[in-house]
Amino acid sequence: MRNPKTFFRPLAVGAPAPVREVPFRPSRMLHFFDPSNAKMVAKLPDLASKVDVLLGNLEDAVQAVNKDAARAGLVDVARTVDLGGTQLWTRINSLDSPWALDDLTTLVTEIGNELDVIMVPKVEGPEDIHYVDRLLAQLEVKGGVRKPLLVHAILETASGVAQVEEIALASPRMQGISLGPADLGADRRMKTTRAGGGHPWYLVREDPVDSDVHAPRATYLQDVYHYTIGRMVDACVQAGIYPYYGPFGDIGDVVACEDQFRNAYLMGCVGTWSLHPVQIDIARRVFSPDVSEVAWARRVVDAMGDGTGAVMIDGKMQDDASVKMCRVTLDLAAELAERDPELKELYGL
Ligand SMILES: CC(C)(COP(=O)(O)OP(=O)(O)OC[C@H]1O[C@@H](n2cnc3c(N)ncnc32)[C@H](O)[C@@H]1OP(=O)(O)O)[C@@H](O)C(=O)NCCC(=O)NCCSC(=O)C[C@](C)(O)C(=O)O
Ligand SMILES: [Mg+2]
Repeated sequence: MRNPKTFFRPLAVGAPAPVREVPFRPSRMLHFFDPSNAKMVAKLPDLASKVDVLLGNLEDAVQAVNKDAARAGLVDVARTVDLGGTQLWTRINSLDSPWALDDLTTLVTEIGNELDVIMVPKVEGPEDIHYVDRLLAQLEVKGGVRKPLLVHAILETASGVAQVEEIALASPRMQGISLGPADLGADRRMKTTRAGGGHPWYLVREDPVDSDVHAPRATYLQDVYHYTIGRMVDACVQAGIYPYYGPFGDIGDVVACEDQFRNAYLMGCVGTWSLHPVQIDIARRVFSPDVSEVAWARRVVDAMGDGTGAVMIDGKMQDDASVKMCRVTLDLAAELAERDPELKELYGL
């Protein structure tokens, strides 16, 4: 564990000073694209105006023969495509792969000033973040990078989940953590073949009437990743960084995708991944506070004056804690309205 007294010291002479607070920037959807796929790249100028983050994916879903092309393609995108104010992130290959070192070396030295966040997959523990942390500092010096690159971990190993709190606190570069349900499922030997979402067999059943266990009975679906998401949210919040859902692989099931995203939003996640253009609007809708919630939150805050005491509004008790909850919604609405003029108008800001 790093000494708290030197935690914010750059890890290489001449590297930019690490941030003391990770700024909140709207990142409702991290939109994945394969930089070696010309069709996807051609859509980026248009997508840039619709998403908060474009993420050039170099890892899984990019064929092994295309790894070099994807890396070179991302350099090209960063240099030539006008993304406006949209953030550019990348997901590098896993640290045990033959490509990770070249990914980091090339990206940081060539486009380190254009990249915002580097997502590291299959993080096993804080030691993986420490390795990336030092290497990034060295590469930032070499590449003349002016602002420190931030790091985002994917929670997709049992070891990573068991050490999620240490991962979240491993470096001032830590920006956030996403759930990686497919690799996590495989690593844990869970018996599901779905990339994210629920499972129809993971359920509880109501008690039988008159001991007739074979009569039809209501069943209630549970979420196989609920525990992991809850733990990830707490780990992130205690570290001052941001939790995200992850992929929803059933692209055609836009309804279940919306449910899954909303559960994550309600549990505290600030965004999710979009793997296909059809998921972009779902993420925007879900991770932007509902207009009626914003109006209600404003009513409560207005009625509570200095924020202390208790009042009754529409039969519901409000006190100091409810004001805090309402402020979470109002603060998020204000932060998103800065980026999204449509929301600004809807929220009346
Ligand atoms: C699923 C796929 C193959 C369907 O791709 P498709 O071409 O078959 O679909 P389509 O419906 O026919 O596509 C319609 C149009 O949209 C385009 N398109 C389609 N997707 C995108 C995109 N993302 N960005 C920009 N454009 C896109 C596509 O090129 C096409 O363009 P066209 O109309 O001109 O022909 C495709 O959407 C895709 O490759 N998406 C990204 C997949 C990906 O990145 N997966 C990795 C993240 S999940 C993960 O890694 C797991 C995790 C966390 O690690 C763990 O749980 O362990
Ligand atoms: Mg994975």
